[in-house]
Amino acid sequence: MAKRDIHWVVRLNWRNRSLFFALAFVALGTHLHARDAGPGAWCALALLFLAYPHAVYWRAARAPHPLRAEMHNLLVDGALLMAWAVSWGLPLWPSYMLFVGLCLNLMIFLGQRGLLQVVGTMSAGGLAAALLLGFDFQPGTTPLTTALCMAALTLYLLVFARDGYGRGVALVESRRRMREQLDEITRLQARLREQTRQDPLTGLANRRHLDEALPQALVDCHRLARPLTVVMIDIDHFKRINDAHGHLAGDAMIRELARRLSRLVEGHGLACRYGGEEFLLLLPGRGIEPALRLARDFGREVAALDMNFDGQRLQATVSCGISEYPTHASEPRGLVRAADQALYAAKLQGRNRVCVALDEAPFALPAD
Ligand SMILES: Nc1nc2c(ncn2[C@@H]2O[C@H](COP(=O)(O)OP(=O)(O)OP(=O)(O)O)[C@@H](O)[C@H]2O)c(=O)[nH]1
Repeated sequence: MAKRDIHWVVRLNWRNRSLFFALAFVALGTHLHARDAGPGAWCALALLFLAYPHAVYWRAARAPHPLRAEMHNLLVDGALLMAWAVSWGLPLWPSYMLFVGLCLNLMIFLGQRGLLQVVGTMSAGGLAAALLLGFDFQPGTTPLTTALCMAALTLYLLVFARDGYGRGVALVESRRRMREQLDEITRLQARLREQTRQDPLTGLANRRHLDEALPQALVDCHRLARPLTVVMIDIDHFKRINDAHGHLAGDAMIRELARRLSRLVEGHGLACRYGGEEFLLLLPGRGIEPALRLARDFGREVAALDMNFDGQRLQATVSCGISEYPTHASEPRGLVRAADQALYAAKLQGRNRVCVALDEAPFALPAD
C-alpha cells in the first residue's frame, strides 16, 4: 500500500509513536541498566518500544476502518505502557513521561472522552500487571534516567507543538484560499446575473431586466404619486438597411442608436433593447410632455445621423410611441401595449414621428 493512501492520522501517529517510543527506549534502558535487568526484561523493552509501534501501524493501515483502528491502538498503548511501568514498580519519572505522552495523544484526537478512556485503559493495564506480576513500589530513578525522561518528554511535546503550529498555519492559508474562491464565485455569479439581464449586442437592459424593472418602477411611482412614461422606439424600414448594407451594418446601426439612447436617459431612466430593432425607454417621474420632447429630440438626432460603416453611409429614422402611467394604464402590460399601439400609429401615419397613446385612438405628433 502506497504511503499516501494511508490515513493521515495513522501516518502521523506512526511517526510520533515511533519517535516517542524510541526516546522512551533509551531513557527506560538506562533504568533497566541501573536495576541490572535480565535478558527477558530487555527483550520485553525492545519488543514494546521498538517493534510494537510498527506492528500497530501495519495493523491500522490495513484495517477496514483505519482511523477507528488507530484510536484503538492509542488505548492499547495506554494499557501496555502502564503495565510496563507497574511491573517496574512505577518509577516516578518514566511513569510520568508515559502518562503525559499518552494523555496528550488521546486528548488531541478524542478530546475529554479520549482522556477518560485512556486513563481507564492505563488503570486496567496497570492493575492487570500488578495482579499478574505483583507490585513493589519503587519510584526512584537515577539522575541520568530522570534527565533522559525529561528530555524525551520535552522533545515529544515540542514535536506536537510544531505539528499544531504547522496545521494552524495551513488552516489559516486554506481559509484564505477558500474566502478568495468564494469571493470569485460571488463575483462570477453577479456577472452572470448581470449578463442574463443584458442584451449582448448593445449592452442595454434586455426584456428580462425590463420585466423586473417596470413593475418596480410602477410601484415606486404609485407610492410617490408621480407619473411614469414608456417610450417605444422602432427603426424605420430597418430591413432595407440590412438588405442594402448587410447584417453587420444593421448591427452597427442598432449599437449606435443604443449608445445614444443610453446616454439620453442616463441617470433618470432605463433604456432597453425590446426586440430586434426595437427599443423601450422607461422614464419614471416624467410625464408626457418631457417624454415627448425627449423622443422628438432623439428622432431628430437619428434623422441627422450620417453613419459610416466600412465606407458605406448609413442613415435611418425612427418612429416612437409614448404611453403614460396613470393616464393610459396602471399595470405594466397595459402600459407597454398602449405605447406599442402608439408606435403602430406612428408607423401608419408615415414613420419618422412620435405618437402618444390616447384612451381610444392614438394620435400622431410629427417629429419636427
Ligand atoms: N442586423 C440586424 N438585423 C436585425 C436584428 N434583429 C432583427 N433584425 C432585422 O430587423 C428587420 C425588421 O424588419 P421588419 O420587422 O419587417 O421591420 P422594418 O423593416 O424595420 O420596417 P418597419 O418596422 O415597418 O418600419 C428584419 O429584417 C430582421 O432580420 C439584429 O439584431 N441585427
